[in-house]
Amino acid sequence: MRLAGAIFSNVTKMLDFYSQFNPSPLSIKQFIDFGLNACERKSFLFLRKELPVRLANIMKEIALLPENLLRMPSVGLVNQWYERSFEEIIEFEKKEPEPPVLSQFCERLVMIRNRHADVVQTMAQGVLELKESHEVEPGIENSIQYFLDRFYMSRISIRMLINQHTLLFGEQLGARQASVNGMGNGGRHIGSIDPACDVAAVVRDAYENARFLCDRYYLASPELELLEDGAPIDRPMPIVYVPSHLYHMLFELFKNAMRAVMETHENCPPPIQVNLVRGREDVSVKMSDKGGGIPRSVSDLLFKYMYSTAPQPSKSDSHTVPLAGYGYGLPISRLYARYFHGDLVLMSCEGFGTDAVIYLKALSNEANELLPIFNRTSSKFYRTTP
Ligand SMILES: O=C(O)CCCOc1c(F)cc(-c2c(C(=O)NCc3ccc(C(=O)O)cc3)noc2-c2cc(Cl)c(O)cc2O)cc1F
Repeated sequence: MRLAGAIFSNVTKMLDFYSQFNPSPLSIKQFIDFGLNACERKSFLFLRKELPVRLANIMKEIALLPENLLRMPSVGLVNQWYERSFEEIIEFEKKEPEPPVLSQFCERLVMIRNRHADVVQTMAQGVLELKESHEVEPGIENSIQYFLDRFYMSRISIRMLINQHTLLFGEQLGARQASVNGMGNGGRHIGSIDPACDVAAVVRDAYENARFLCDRYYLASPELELLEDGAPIDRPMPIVYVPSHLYHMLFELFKNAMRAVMETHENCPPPIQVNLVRGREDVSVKMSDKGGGIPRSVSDLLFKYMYSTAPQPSKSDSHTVPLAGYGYGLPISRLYARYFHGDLVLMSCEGFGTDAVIYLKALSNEANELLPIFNRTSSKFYRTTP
């Protein structure tokens, strides 16, 4: 057999092997407990199996995609990135967990993370190519929605594992001692997790950044009213969470709320209210605006990848780009909320305004990763969707 053929069949065999295993979900508590006395060797031994398992599971689903989506050039490109990254990680399968191999592994993870940086936009481009090819069969929208939710959730989980390992053991300036003696970031982050993440501070941060864009585009912006249990907040609200995930969700919701408010109020825009509530099970972050709201038929569409895939507004003059513009911001923000068993829900009252609620798990041992698992059921979904 020619070398290329041999390599191909070997990768296929390895894909079949690793896709037999189910991904192993970790809880935020497990990430924290491991990170408090982190051992690079144990992390390496776990990841050199778990990363190929998670990659293989989602690659099997990519292979099941409707033919005409799989044929799109951008989807082919993403597939190549996944195949390449899968091959690069299984090279470590038989290597001894000694220092030179450990640092090579870390470098390899950084390369893989960089290779996959534009996967979201590239897949969106693939959906656009499909829409423009006019080969969208009925029912394909459901398959695409089902697949992309699982595909982007898988990607969030793989990047979480890579970030934890490279932040705890990577060679970034000061990273090593930062994780050992708790220096950097006020001495408490465990990789990308902050055991005392102040929700109020992240809300203010996301608000200020969205407000900057709003002021630049509308020359005005709504005020923020930040409450806890309905009363003005006067203390932090610490939770164990990944600040960058929480920020991503809040920034997206603030952009949408500001756009609705500014589009319906020439002057004196009503404030956006954010109410934080810590229950026994849930921490709830409710963002309420008086931006006129949307009909139920439209609010469902906002989470649809096919609906929100449209040619990007010209980025020529950034001042002309609308505040929110057909990104995948909302569906991906909901995936970040669901990733650790939370949720993001929209409740709009057409003619008045919109409430958006981010639910987070109050207890870190209940904040388990929610991982897509490739199995007969999911594969059936692709064949029999009406
Ligand atoms: O950039 C992205 O990825 C997201 C792009 C998304 O862009 C949107 C956007 F920012 C805001 C709105 C919007 C409107 C609106 O626009 N109301 C006016 C209209 C009334 C009727 C109809 C209709 O019948 O079709 C349409 C709009 N009202 O409330 C919201 C609203 C939406 C969300 Cl998700 C939120 O968290 C807060 C909100 O206040 C709609 C968007 F679509």
